[in-house]
Amino acid sequence: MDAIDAFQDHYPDNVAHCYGCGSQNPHGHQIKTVWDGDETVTRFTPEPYHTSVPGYAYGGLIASLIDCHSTGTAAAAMYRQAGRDMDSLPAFRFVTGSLHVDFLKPTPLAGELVIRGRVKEIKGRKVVVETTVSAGDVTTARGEVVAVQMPENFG
Ligand SMILES: CCCCCCCCCCCCCC(=O)SCCNC(=O)CCNC(=O)[C@H](O)C(C)(C)COP(=O)(O)OP(=O)(O)OC[C@H]1O[C@@H](n2cnc3c(N)ncnc32)[C@H](O)[C@@H]1OP(=O)(O)O
Repeated sequence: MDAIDAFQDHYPDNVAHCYGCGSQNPHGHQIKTVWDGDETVTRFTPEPYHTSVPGYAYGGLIASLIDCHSTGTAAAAMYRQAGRDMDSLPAFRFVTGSLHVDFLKPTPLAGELVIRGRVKEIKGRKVVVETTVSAGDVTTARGEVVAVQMPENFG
């Protein structure tokens, strides 16, 4: 695949170890998210070991894709609203305050999933993101994430 300039490529190395989105985690999903107009999109192809019921994807995988797609979307939306480049300082880094997932249909383990996000609200340090997961033309899951700007004293 050609190199893409994904949101996650702008996370500094010291916060790039997240299992879902960190480029520095060799065991993780290493998702890559980009703008598509006012929406954001991540493309991810599950592996056979992501199985729940044979032939279908594990719900925890779906939830983690929605989670990290949405926190990345939150960060990118804040930079876009401020008219700032994603490498500029001070950094907007988001963690998950709340993750809600509705599993609408079984998600097949056969090919690429398309994860799409839309910003529902930006208020102060909080961004609410609605995200869907689709296999072909079937939407198999829908999520809502409340992403909150990471406090200085996180932990
Ligand atoms: C993995 C970590 C590395 C980080 C790297 C970063 C870059 C990579 C990204 C990787 C990330 C990958 C993803 C991961 O895996 S991130 C890992 C999983 N998440 C966490 O560990 C987060 C743990 N929680 C906290 O640190 C705090 O509770 C946070 C920071 C979330 C909020 O505590 P804080 O004291 O700072 O916030 P506030 O009270 O001033 O509230 C502010 C606003 O937010 C609203 N709100 C708050 N909580 C909730 C909730 N549960 N539901 C609904 N809304 C909530 C609140 O109502 C208010 O809105 P409003 O009332 O004004 O409208």
